[in-house]
Amino acid sequence: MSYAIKEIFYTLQGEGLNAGRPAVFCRFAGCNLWSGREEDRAKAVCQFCDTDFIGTDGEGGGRFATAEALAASIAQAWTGEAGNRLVVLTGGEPLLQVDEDLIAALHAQGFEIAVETNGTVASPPGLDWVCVSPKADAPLQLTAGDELKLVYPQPGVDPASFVGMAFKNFLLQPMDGPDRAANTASAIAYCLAHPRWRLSVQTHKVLGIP
Ligand SMILES: C[S@@+](CC[C@H](N)C(=O)[O-])C[C@H]1O[C@@H](n2cnc3c(N)ncnc32)[C@H](O)[C@@H]1O
Ligand SMILES: Nc1nc2[nH]cc(C(=O)O)c2c(=O)[nH]1
Ligand code: SF4
Ligand SMILES: [Mg+2]
Repeated sequence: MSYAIKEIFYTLQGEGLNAGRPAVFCRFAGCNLWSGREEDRAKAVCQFCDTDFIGTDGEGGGRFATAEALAASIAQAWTGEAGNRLVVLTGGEPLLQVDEDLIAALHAQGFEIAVETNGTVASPPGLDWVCVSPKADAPLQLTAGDELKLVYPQPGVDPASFVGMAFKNFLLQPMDGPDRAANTASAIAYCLAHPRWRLSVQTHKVLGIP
């Protein structure tokens, strides 16, 4: 298996339960719910994406022929001291490419492995933290994990429809875009009324870090 990677960078996890934790982000190219081209956005299954995941031209991006080569590049991006290494596999949709070879190679480099996924693709065994972010009109294959992080609001999606699933944590993340302020107010109100849910702020956008 080879891997197409948009970019690799070291920053703080901005979202979810692990917000604030240093991590190398590995952004996989490509997604099954949108081509990534603006002209296709209106007809995509997922229309609110905030990310450029096309191609392999970003910082540290490229095509990696082996799991070991990709894991070595991810390890090289870790500029902190030894220990507590975390990699966040994101995209695009990482589970189109992540396999057991890559998981083994990253563990051999001393990383805990987190994944950000839309939940429509089965996951290989061995991931240490699974964050599923469901999209309206995209049926879930993954109905268990460490956190369910629902972008809110999404037309036709009721958060209550997920609380029977086997996730350890349930978070609402305000949809960024022209209505971010109103969406944040709605998400706060929903959490206050339904305390099973907590708020996930995209802190990296506030902090001005990648
Ligand atoms: C770019 S996605 C990549 C991983 C995977 N494809 C997914 O959707 O979970 C990373 C995270 O950003 C979230 N996200 C994307 N666009 C967003 C937006 N406009 N506002 C808030 N969160 C957004 C996704 O729901 C997901 O939790
Ligand atoms: N700092 C930071 N945290 C993040 N958490 C999830 C991200 C993503 O794009 O998947 C992301 C990102 O792009 N940057
Ligand atoms: S599923 Fe994730 S990467 Fe794909 S378009 Fe939606 S938010 Fe973006
Ligand atoms: Mg992002």
